[in-house]
Amino acid sequence: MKGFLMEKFDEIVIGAGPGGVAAASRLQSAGHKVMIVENNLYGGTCPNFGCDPKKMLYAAVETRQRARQMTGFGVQSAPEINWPELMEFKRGYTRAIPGGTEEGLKHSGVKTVHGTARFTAEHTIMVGDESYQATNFVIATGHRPAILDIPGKEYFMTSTDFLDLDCLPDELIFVGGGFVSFELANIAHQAGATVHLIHHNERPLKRFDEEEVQQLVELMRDSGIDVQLNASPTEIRKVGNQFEVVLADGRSITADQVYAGTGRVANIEALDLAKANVEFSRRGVHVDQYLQTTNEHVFAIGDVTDLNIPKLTPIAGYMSRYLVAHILGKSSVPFALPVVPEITFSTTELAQVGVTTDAAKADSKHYQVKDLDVTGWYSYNRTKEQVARVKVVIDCTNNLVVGAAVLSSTAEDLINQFMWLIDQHITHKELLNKVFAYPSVASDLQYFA
Ligand SMILES: Cc1cc2nc3c(=O)[nH]c(=O)nc-3n(C[C@H](O)[C@H](O)[C@H](O)COP(=O)(O)OP(=O)(O)OC[C@H]3O[C@@H](n4cnc5c(N)ncnc54)[C@H](O)[C@@H]3O)c2cc1C
Ligand SMILES: NC(=O)c1ccc[n+]([C@@H]2O[C@H](COP(=O)([O-])OP(=O)(O)OC[C@H]3O[C@@H](n4cnc5c(N)ncnc54)[C@H](O)[C@@H]3O)[C@@H](O)[C@H]2O)c1
Repeated sequence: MKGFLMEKFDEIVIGAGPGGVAAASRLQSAGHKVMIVENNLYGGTCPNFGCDPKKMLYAAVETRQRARQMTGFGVQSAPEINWPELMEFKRGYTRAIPGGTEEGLKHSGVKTVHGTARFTAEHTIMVGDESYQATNFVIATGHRPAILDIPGKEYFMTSTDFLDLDCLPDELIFVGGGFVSFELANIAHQAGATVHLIHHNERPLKRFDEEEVQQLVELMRDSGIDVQLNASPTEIRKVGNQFEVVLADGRSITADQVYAGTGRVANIEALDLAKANVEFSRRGVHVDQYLQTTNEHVFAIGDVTDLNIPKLTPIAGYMSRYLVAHILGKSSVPFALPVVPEITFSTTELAQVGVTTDAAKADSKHYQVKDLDVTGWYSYNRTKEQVARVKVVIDCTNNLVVGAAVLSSTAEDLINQFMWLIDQHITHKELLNKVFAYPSVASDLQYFA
């Protein structure tokens, strides 16, 4: 052990995903001596095997979906997706991420280390056989896919495998009706595979508006995806080169690959948190309202915390900005999230922000929900959208928009427009006093509010 020559830092950040990288860079810019440790790819989940590569593949899917809608309206036919070429396009982006991210950190003066960090004492970690000391630690180790504990679980593949497949198999099964399955099932289907999505109860995508989820499920089924609700897998069997998923009701489905889409779990086991007196649970690292753990010199941000908030890239970034201000003594207020939009990129896009429609319905004295089928509106007729639905939640006490749920291929734009409206408490009168580029998705906002 080289413990006697132990290098000392102001902060050591563990995990170089969106949360950790942002925290390390900002602390370094403030003049601190900072080290970051990563045991896999610099950049973490989002740019290497999460949001960004998923949306690179989705780019081809969007093109195909839009062309299918417009077929017969000036477009001759929808293009086929060439999977190996699309994968090469994605790899052209992802290949540069780990090196570029690490170079950026090094360039700004952050010491970068490769390996798995584990605590050996309150102020000390080891990576391999090297020890490092710091005044403060930031745990930003993220999540990994959860694997259902059923016989044959070793046959499960994950979103990470899917996003780097050399060849798309003929037939796939996605288990679990959450973000991952709804997004990847659609990509696989549009790229030509036969796809089954099985979910164990009647309420997939439970963070989103129930009626709009039902409509999305119908749209997926109409497009040819086999979505099965109330279907619980009990076992996976290998049958020749294929895999048979046995369901609780005795039925089974056979395919070339089976993917786990049943949530993600915190990367905490390797950290030996007890050595640093940091408490944790199944849900992740326990943090208080200042993102501080049970050790006052250890903080946690991003997916790995046990906070009941959406686990998303912009939130990891937001937490890192909050924490750096807190560590630098520039802020003493408790951590609080602003209005957060959430979105699923599937057969169409499903998004929501602010007060949910379910919460609004449960408090009908306080909230009104406007439910608008906008398929016939100019913006959606122009592109021959099959389904376009917008729900707007209004606070009856002041007539302000406080929530929205959108089901349409424009949801990614529209939901961010609603986010501004809600965050800035913009009144209908104020909105009417603005001029939007027309015709556009944003210019419709004046009609919704
Ligand atoms: C398929 C998929 C699609 C997604 N799509 C979206 C999307 O469209 N929009 C969105 O906002 N979010 C999306 N997400 C979620 C998003 O990727 C995460 O919320 C985000 O990456 C969290 O950032 P983080 O920094 O907390 O953790 P991560 O990005 O997971 O980074 C943590 C890093 O810590 C490293 N690490 C773990 N343990 C150790 C250790 N002991 N020592 C050293 N290093 C360690 C890991 O290797 C990893 O690189 C998606 C996720 C997946 C899986
Ligand atoms: N567009 C995005 O923002 C995006 C995309 C992908 C992933 N993500 C992030 O990654 C996380 C993980 O995504 P995910 O889809 O794996 O998890 P998830 O939590 O979104 O969904 C998991 C689903 O699996 C179901 N499930 C649980 N046990 C099951 C069982 N035994 N059989 C069948 N279904 C079962 C759950 O009811 C749930 O609907 C998300 O919560 C999100 O934080 C975000």
